[in-house]
Amino acid sequence: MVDFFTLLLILLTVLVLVSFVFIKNKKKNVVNQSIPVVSNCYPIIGHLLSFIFNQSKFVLDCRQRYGSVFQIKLLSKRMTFITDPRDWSTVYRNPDFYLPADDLGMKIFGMSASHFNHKEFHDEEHRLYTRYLQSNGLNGLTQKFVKYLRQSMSNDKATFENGQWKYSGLLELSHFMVYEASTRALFGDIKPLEFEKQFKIFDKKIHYFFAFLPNFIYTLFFSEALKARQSLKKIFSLNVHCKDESEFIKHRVDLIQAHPELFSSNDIGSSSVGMFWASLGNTVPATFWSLYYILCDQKALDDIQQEIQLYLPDNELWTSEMLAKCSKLDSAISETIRMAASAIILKYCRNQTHIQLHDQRQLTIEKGDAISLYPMVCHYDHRLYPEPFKFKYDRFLANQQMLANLELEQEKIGSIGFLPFGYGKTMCPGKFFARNEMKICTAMILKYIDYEFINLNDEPEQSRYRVGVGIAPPEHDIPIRYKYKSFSVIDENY
Ligand code: HEM
Repeated sequence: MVDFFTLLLILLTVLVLVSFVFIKNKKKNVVNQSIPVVSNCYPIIGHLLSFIFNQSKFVLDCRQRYGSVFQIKLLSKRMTFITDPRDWSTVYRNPDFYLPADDLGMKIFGMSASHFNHKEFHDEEHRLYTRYLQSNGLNGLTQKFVKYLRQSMSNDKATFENGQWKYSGLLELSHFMVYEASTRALFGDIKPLEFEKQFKIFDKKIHYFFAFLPNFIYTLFFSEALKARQSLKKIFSLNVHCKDESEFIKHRVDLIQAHPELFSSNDIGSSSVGMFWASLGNTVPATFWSLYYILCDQKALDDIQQEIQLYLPDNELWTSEMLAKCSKLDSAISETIRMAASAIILKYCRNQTHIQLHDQRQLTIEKGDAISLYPMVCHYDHRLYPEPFKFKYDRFLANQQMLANLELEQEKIGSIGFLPFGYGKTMCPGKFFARNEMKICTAMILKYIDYEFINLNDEPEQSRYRVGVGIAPPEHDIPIRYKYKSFSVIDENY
């Protein structure tokens, strides 16, 4: 209700204040004959209302009416949707399309812009991603996550009377399991519980920051979120290096500090807040959806129970290899992500460029225009995923082969038909860690927690406002009650 009201206020203000932008940009509004333009475009705001209120419905409707490519207008910006996976590699190969990292970093995390176009820095940062968020680096992080999660659970268990149930929500439980353990695994002894409230306030409004609204809107309507972001920035600026931080964070901060010509002291805190949010903002809701789908599916539960008893021992810190052996759990996680992922894969066009689509159509994208690939459309395409609205935990069991063999109208498209984490150079570097976290939380619940859903008929919907950011949380939490079985705390000296 508050969101709706806030939004109305925003839109009224926007209406008045951006009219001058409209007049200024009138000359630039060249209509591209090759791209169908979505109708019902309002003056000045364009399709902003339909887009913000129910993005996925709007995009799916447009696809049905206009085909796989169509254009909308958001304030003064044109955005072309390219929704057929057969056209995506053409986009990724075209150097004229780039991730608007400047706008994202500045708008969402309050960074200054000086370093975004610095290619050498970004190449070095991507080498760190590969070294520390995959292979050995990933294993260390995964084991720390297991260790800290067990500690959090043990502390939580101590607050229960013997045999007593605790009433909670599935989203709340997912947040509890991921937030502290993940933050400690990455950032070390930074005491995440002391700034949990600020994270929640900022995270709750983050989709407005992704909407790239004019700055005064944030100052006017989102002062609480701005204050929370400022407070997080201060905490991360004062705790640049913490005891027991991960190799990944250590080397990333060192790299930033080695470039004072690119990063102000303000940017060090902001960029850590960026990494902090990136590591949690999608992983918490993703964990919610995996728990929701798996715990509600008796066959999945039985099968996954068997393999976690076999491969995940009680008294060891689970490794990536152990988790990889749980192939049914792995498939259930992929299936959850297929159903829940809704990121807009956004690119800007730096020069006017032409692309040829798989059906031989030629598109001209103008300089400054935005394009979006919207993989969610493809994740729900019944030609790729039969019965797409049904959770089939074993759909990805043959995993790599299944993805490698994806076909659309007898044309092999392979794994580009599954794009929840993006693709190519800008692909999410945390995807392996996120998947491990989701598996660990599921396994911990199945092994050590008794749970009951309070209302078995409660079927959650994805939060409409948050769709487009990555993985949206549910519109409302699902009430549950839980209590612990006995479990051991792992050797503190690890
Ligand atoms: C299920 C959980 C997650 C989802 C769905 C997700 C999704 C995404 C998506 C869609 C992108 C943008 C890709 C593009 O534009 O091509 C992205 C980028 C990114 N993600 Fe994730 N992510 C998740 C978890 C994580 C975790 C756990 C971390 C860190 C440990 C992380 C760190 C990042 C970073 C640093 C980027 C920016 C990459 C760059 O510099 O180009 N993510 N993520």
